[in-house]
Amino acid sequence: MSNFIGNDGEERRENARWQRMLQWLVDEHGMAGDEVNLRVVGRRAQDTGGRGLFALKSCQPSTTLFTIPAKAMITVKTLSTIYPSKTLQVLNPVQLLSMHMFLHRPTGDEDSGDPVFGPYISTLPRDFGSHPLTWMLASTTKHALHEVLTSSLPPASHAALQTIYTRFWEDWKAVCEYLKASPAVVMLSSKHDVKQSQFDTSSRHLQDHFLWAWLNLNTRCIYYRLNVDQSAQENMAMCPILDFANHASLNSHIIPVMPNSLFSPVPGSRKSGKKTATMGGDYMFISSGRSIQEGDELFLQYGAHPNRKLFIEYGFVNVFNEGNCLGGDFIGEVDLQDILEEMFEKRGGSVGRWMKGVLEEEGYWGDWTVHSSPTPAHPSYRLMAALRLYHIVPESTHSVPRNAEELVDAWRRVLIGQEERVSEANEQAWRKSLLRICEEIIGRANGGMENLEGELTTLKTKRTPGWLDWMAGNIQLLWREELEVAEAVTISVRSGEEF
Ligand SMILES: C[S@@+](CC[C@H](N)C(=O)[O-])C[C@H]1O[C@@H](n2cnc3c(N)ncnc32)[C@H](O)[C@@H]1O
Repeated sequence: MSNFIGNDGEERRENARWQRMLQWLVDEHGMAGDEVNLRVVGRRAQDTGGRGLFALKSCQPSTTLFTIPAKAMITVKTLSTIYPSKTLQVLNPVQLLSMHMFLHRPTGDEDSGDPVFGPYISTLPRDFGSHPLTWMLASTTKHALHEVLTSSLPPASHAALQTIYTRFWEDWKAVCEYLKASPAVVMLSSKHDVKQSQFDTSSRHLQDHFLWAWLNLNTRCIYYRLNVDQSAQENMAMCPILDFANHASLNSHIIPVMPNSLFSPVPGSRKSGKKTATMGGDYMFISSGRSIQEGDELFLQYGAHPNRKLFIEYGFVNVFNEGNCLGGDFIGEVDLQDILEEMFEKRGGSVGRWMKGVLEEEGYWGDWTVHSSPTPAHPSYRLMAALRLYHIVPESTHSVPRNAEELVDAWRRVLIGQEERVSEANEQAWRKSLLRICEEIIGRANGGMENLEGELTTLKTKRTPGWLDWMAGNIQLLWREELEVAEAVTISVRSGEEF
């Protein structure tokens, strides 16, 4: 979904859908919708993405903003009353929730025909044309614009896009197979075209419906505890009203209050004292520790995600002004997976493989980053560990040394804090490597920004979507972040900072 502001007619339709959803929440689910219990409104946001959530009245810190009844949320629990129990064994929670929205995607400007969640599903964004995953799927059909955009991404963002593309396909295949084998479930769909389908995964039309559903889930679901196991996959909900809240990186105005987690005894196990948890329940959202003024946009912090994750998963980035990353005022991060992998690959065969094996064994393979903040700009501990190992033998060494175990032990002693460094020479060598890596990042970031600018000039001779400038600006910012973080780390290394 883009933050390209739609026309007045669109805005009127969106407001009407919001009103119908409120009516449904109050009439069918008993939500308290008076001005004391519902203190927010969803409407167009000028500065952030599409629509946002705004305060209807000023309020004190820690005021209840709204409470969503448990049965008004789309969850594994509420869907379990609609689908055969077998469904929950075949599909994982992401697949199940996406499938439900897929079966009831609104057609054009119409409302969703879902008899259970229709008024809520009708408020979901209709268009995800600006989302990178849409570009990735479309670029397989050689759409010039989409190809240009996906190939203009910094390597780590491109790799992250590949990963969500794979996730999407796995989920799509699972849902397609399940529906092919479950005609009775297909008949629950409120969509004529879906009911007539053969469920071929390569159908562009069906893929488009599923992409819409999957992206809605991916960009809008919230953690909601349904399982005693805090990390269980089913702990998620599509939650009306809350899902209008846009992200802010520093302050969350909205605090989710986990529903009652009452622990009750497992039947027949009183003596053993074994307990089970009754999870779920109405979901309350309160304001944070500062007061809110009427008309303020209320933000939610989606998580402390780096920009590449926000971009690939949610389709936007945290904006910063030129120089903010360099100066440490913005928390910038660069992922160096591709550069480091290449470095280890280029070490003569057996040495590279040996080092990779050691890093994997010790849990230090991958997730190598540099950061602009907190200052001084610095490499992550994992990156320092990998670079120290890289330089445990001179770069000219092409075979695994006889005293390999001894060398790795010296490296391990640094890892566990027994020693500060492997050796002075090792310390000098990895710092020098880091400077070389930063130089490479700076070079390719400058190239990436220039290249995108050139491509856009060519593209703009054709008809382009309204979100293009905004998303191109976001990609430029991803590159600028890489550039400034690398510059800042270079300054730190040159000035002899200890990390
Ligand atoms: C949970 S929804 C928020 C409501 C959404 N803006 C809407 O119109 O329905 C998440 C989506 O909103 C947009 N978004 C959220 N926070 C944003 C921000 N700070 N800047 C730009 N877009 C944002 C992104 O498109 C994201 O995928």
